[in-house]
Formats: sequence, C-alpha cells, structure tokens
Amino acid sequence: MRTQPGQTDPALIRNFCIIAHIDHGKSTLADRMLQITGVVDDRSMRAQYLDRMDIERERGITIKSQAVRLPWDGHVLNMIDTPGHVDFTYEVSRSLQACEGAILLVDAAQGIEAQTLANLYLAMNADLHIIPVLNKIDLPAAQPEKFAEELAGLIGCDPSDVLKVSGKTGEGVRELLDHVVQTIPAPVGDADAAARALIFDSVYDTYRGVVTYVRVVDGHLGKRERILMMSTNATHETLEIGVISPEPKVSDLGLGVGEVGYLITGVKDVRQSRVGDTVTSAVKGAQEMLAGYEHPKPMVFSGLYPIDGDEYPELREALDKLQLNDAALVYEPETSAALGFGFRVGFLGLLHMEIVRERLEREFGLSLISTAPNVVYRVIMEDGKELTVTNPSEFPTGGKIAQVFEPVTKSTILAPSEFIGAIMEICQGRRGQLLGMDYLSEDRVEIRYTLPLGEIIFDFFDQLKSRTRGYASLDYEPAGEQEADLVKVDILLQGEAVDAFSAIVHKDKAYGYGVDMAKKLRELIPRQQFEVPIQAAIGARVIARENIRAIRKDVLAKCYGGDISRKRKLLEKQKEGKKRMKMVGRVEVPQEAFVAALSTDSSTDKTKK
Ligand SMILES: Nc1nc2c(ncn2[C@@H]2O[C@H](COP(=O)(O)OP(=O)(O)OP(=O)(O)O)[C@@H](O)[C@H]2O)c(=O)[nH]1
Repeated sequence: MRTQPGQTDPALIRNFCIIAHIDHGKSTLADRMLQITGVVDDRSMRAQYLDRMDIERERGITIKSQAVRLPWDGHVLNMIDTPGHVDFTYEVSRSLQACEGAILLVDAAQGIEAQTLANLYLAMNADLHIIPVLNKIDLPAAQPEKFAEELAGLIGCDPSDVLKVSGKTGEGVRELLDHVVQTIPAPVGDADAAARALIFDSVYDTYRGVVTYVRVVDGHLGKRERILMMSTNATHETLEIGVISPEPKVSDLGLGVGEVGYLITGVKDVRQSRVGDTVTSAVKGAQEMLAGYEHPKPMVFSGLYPIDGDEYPELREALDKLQLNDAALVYEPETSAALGFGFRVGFLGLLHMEIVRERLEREFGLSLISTAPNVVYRVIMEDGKELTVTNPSEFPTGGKIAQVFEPVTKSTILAPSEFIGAIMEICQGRRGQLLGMDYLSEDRVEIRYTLPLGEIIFDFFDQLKSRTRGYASLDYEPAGEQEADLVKVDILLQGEAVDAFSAIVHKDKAYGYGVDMAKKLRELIPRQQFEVPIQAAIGARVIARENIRAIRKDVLAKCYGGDISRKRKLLEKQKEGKKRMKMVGRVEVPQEAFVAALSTDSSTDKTKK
C-alpha cells in the first residue's frame, strides 16, 4: 500500500464509535478522551464538549454524531460520538459504517437497557469489533461484577474481558484507549485506486456553505481537486479539506485511506451533498459507488405552519437548510383551509419532531404551529384503489373503504421483573400482542410486544416510565403493518369541518377524542355574535357536541359621548385584532386557539430522553 509522504499510514489509524443506551455516559467518556489525549487542554474543557448545539447542551442529549481525531501512542484515533435516543438510531447506523470498531458502553449501576441491545445488534450487523465496557464504576451503587457477567453473556466473551472505567474520574480510560489501539482493526483500502469516500454527515454553515464529513475508503482526496458526487453526478472543487481535532484543522495533505475528515466546496445548495453518497475524483474517478445507507423512512407526520402567513418562504428555506443537517427530515408543501400555507413534515419519532420544531424556531427565528402528529396509513378502497394517507384530512370519507392498515412495531421493554404486570397492562391497553419474554438475570426481564406505532407516539413512554418508577427502558423498530379498525374523527365548527383538527383514531377511542377536542375548543374560541355549535363526527354521524353561546358585542357601547374620533379609533383597533383571526366559515377563531388546541404538551415530556 502506498502512502503519500506525511500522510497517516492506514496501519496506524483506528476508527471507532461509542454506542450505549441514553445517559450511560458516552459524551462524558468522550470528554475524558479529549482531555487525556491532549486535544483539549484542561482550561478549555467544558462538559459535553462535542455536543455543539444549544439544544443538545440544555437537554443534555446528543442529537448529531460528532467525529473527532485523537492522537494516541503514535496512532490516530477517529472517535465518533453517537446519539442514544431511539429516534436517532439512523444517525448511529450511519456512524457505524465509518468505523471498524465500537465501544459498547454500559452504566455499571443500571446494566443492559433496551438501546444497549438495539445498538449492539446494529454494530454486529455492521461487522464491527466490539469492546464491552462498564462505565460509572465510581458510583457507590455500581455493581461491576454482576453486570460484567450480564454483558459477557450477551456478547459471548469472558466476564474478565469486560473493561471497567469511569468517564467522570478518568479511571481506566487510558487502558481503554490502549485497548482500542490493540484490538480494533486498522482500516483497509486501496491507496492506489481512484478515490472513494463515504459521506456520513453534512452540515450547513451560514458562512462557509455546506460542510461535508467523509470517511475515505480508497485513494486520496486533496485540496483544489475536482470531485464528483456519484449519486447526483454533480462536480465541485474542494476549497478546503481537513480534520476535526476537536476544532476544524486544515490538512494540506488532504485525506488518505481510512481517514475521517471534512471538505468544503463552497456549495450553498444543500441538496448537492447527500449523506450516504460516494465522493470520487471528477477526473478518472471510481466506477462503483460504496454501499450507501438506506434512506430512513419517516414514521410520524405533522403539519407545520408559520403563525405569520408571510413567513412561508422563510419556513421553506429553513427546512431546506435543516434537511442537510438532518437527512431523516422530509417535507412537502400543503395547504390547510384553517392554517393557510405550510408543510407536511415527516419525522422519525416524537422527539425528532420536537427537536426539528425547536431548531426551526431558534435557529431561524420562526414562530410555528404544528398539527397533531400521526403515523402513515394505507387505505384500500372497495374498488381496489390504494391510498397512502399521511394527513388525516386526506382520509377518504364515505362507506367505500375496504381495509385500513396501520404501521406496527416490534417493541422491546427491559425492566425489573416486579413490573411485569404493570407493563403488560399498559401494552394490552394499547392493542399490544405479547411476542415473548426472557430473563436477562434473575430480576431483570426483556418483554417483547407487537404494538401499533400510532399507540406509541402519544404518551406511551411517559406512562411506561411512571408505572415502573422510571426503571423501564423501551426500544422499537418498524415491523410491517396490520389491519385495524380505524376511523377519521372530524371536528366541525358551525357545520364546517376544520381540517387541522381531524384525526385518525381507533374506533374504541374515537368518542374520547371527539369529546375532549370539543370541550377544549369551547373554552378556547371566544363567543361570537351568533351561536356556534362544535361537533365531533365520524362521517355524517355526530359523536359529541358543545355549544358556544352568542353574545352581542357592542364595542361602541362604552362611547356614550358623541366623540366620532374615539369611535373610529375603537373600530380600527377592532379591525387590527381581526387580522390575527382565522375565519372558519363565519366563525372567527383566534390564532392562539389553534396553537393551544393543537399543542402536544400532554403527549410529550420536554425533559424526556
Ligand atoms: N458518577 C458518574 N457519572 C457519570 C459518569 N459518566 C457519565 N456520568 C453522568 O451520567 C449522565 C449522562 O452522561 P452523558 O455523558 O451525557 O450520557 P450520554 O450517554 O452521552 O447521553 P446521550 O448523549 O443523551 O445519549 C451525566 O449526568 C453524567 O454526569 C461516570 O463515570 N460516573
């Protein structure tokens, strides 16, 4: 293998990631590695160094993967920190493909959790060398011996092979780094072949345009080189190429086999640098692409509308930019009679939805309304026609529906065995079907259920946590679809359906949804000059009804004098207020009523991880 002078010999490179259940301490361990390898000095060190986004730091969670280059014992280690939440599994699987090894980190006071298993399976599928590690051994509640045995049983190694560290105190971290060098295989690639690099992440930077993160598999990528993005056939020139350690550092020698780094081409169009694509040289480039990633399928949809209708173009631009940063985000324009112009946006899960919305509001200064989330349904009509419904208002009405299919998941719940009864009760109440149960040790069980995704995306996790005193952990993966007895519930104001409030729910829950929504709206919509009936209906059948009584609001009553200018002022003020109202038929609905009625506060917990 030929290496260019000064460039890192692939035999000295180790690419690895840290995978774990949420909160088992990945970011903290990454911090210690930054410090121990000397890339961040003690003075500049801050907790969760690699969590760069404000949201990540505030919530204490990792959303984006991060790659950083660490020098250790004559070697170059590329460490990729990954997120732990189930919604971001996609980020994890992308990072795994840029590595040869993975540190499987387990909290020594908690043991194996649902995402420990899910991430381990991902890493095994990607053929990575796995290093089992117990973290937080400084905790008084740590039981390293017990959990080393559990972990060894899972991976099929000896309990003495499980390393023990504390990301907090740094104990055992040097030994772990040595172990990475000794056991994780060096990357293998052909230095003489045409360049091939895998894009595993890309970010839009306001000043520099698109920053693309790559892992070079074969050949070499240099500065001022014309490169080709193989899936889009777009060519660009590399303006800058470098590594992250832990801030971007220009590398004049470019990147060779096995190296992980970034490149900047000055491109502003975010769609030209697609995650999973292969970068090659524009002159005598490679013929064959690297195996990319399966595009993640959105599981949950919601409508996003600017509160101020004039901000629609800004919202479009913001989504365009965010999509580069977040390959899992999909959207298309939609119009709502009640909310105006907006987008139907697909997400991987509820936390993903919250994060996207929060980033749009914070990073782009937008104010948004989002409609209640729903999953994707497949509807088969009696005449054999098939529809994919991502928006309840598109759900066909009338009696012509033959079958409705909803997505289901294979859900895995890990908890102490004393909670088996409570967990089963919750799952049964949500149309779950028990698949199986295994004991991981004498007091911990793994329970597997088939559960409709639509039942999980609302407060399922919160309920699970509260009924198990926080001890249960959940992971789910898509598992096809099942036929279900689902109906669309419409909400009508004065006989007119308000599209933004329609929902697809199981027949048994339709009544509850209708009654709740009608009550909520009665409180939120101010009285009008005529009576306004609020109805919840399935097709033509009304299942709940509330009334907003009429008032005759005489704004001029206060102006008993004959002062015409005062009267005019009052009328003008009233006109101003009207601008912030949406008309549904003859009914004026204040913007805030939509916001409040559609708020999902009760279904998602802001601090949930
Ligand atoms: N006592 C002790 N606490 C630790 C240790 N490592 C991490 N913690 C604490 O555990 C919590 C979670 O740590 P993080 O490093 O944020 O966990 P994470 O796995 O990166 O979490 P996500 O990014 O959300 O997936 C924090 O409160 C840390 O201070 C350790 O070795 N000992």
